[in-house]
Amino acid sequence: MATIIDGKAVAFEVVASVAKEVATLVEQGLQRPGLAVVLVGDDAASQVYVRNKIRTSEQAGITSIEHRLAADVSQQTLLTLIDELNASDQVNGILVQLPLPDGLDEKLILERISPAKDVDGFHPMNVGALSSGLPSLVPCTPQGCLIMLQQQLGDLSGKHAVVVGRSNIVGKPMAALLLQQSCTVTVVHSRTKNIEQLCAQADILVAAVGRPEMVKASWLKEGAVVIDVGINAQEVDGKRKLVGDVDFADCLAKVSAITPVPGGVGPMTIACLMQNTLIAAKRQLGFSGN
Ligand SMILES: Nc1nc2c(c(=O)[nH]1)N[C@@H](CN(C=O)c1ccc(C(=O)N[C@@H](CCC(=O)O)C(=O)O)cc1)CN2
Repeated sequence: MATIIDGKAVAFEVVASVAKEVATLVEQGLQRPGLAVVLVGDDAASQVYVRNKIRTSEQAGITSIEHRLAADVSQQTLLTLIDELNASDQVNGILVQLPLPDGLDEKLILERISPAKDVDGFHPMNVGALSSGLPSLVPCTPQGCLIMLQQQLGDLSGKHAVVVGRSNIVGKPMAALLLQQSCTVTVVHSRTKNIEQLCAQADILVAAVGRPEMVKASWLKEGAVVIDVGINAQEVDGKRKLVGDVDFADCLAKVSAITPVPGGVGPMTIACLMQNTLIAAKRQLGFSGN
């Protein structure tokens, strides 16, 4: 019988452990960690994610500072806000919710965030540090996937992991993290010729392509552990339904463990944002290590 990995429950544990450490910092008279959340425009899904980030910050004891800007805000106004947040003693972590509206240069904006406060781990300095195995702030979604994989499998060394997708936010950092854990890593993408045969070699399969139910049972090795990062909204009988990049019903009988959508990777993304905010705050306070 396959295990359905309960991302909500794991996320709850992660947030509880962050909350405990934050409480200890505050008891010691140190400043409560602060997270600045910047939302530009009115994308409906982004509004939900930002609301959840602010609610989870409260649960973790982290002060959140929300900045909502109109979709037609100028690039300069947004860059000036980031400069102010970089300079603020009250702010330990900064995130700019993606995607940004058309007309804003995402690369330029993400590069303006101080690497020390880049709790999304998207700044090139953090990307470089991760791929070199140096201390860094690690992107939240792949970090969440790694925590669930380690809980499920323990030591990942020697496992063959196939990452489906090569985005900067998930695919590439996921591959770097798995390599750090001594996995044999294959990254497949839209131009890969024999995706199904490569996936069939995977002990671990992480799907992050944004294509509804693309991965089928016939692609999988018996007993694989499958992490589904996809969140694709569909309309079924007039109701909004979320499906992943993995055909969950088809794959369930073949896998040893699998994450559901919703309730798998999504909650872990937000929990790891709390973890990163705590790590950033502690480093700014002069603590060494994590
Ligand atoms: N600055 C960032 N922007 C974006 C990131 C990111 O990590 N940093 N990731 C995604 C969106 N995202 C977080 O921002 C995110 C997506 C989904 C979930 C989640 O909990 N999903 C639920 C379902 C929620 C629903 O009903 O829609 C689930 O899977 O159970 C959390 C965070 C892109 N942008």
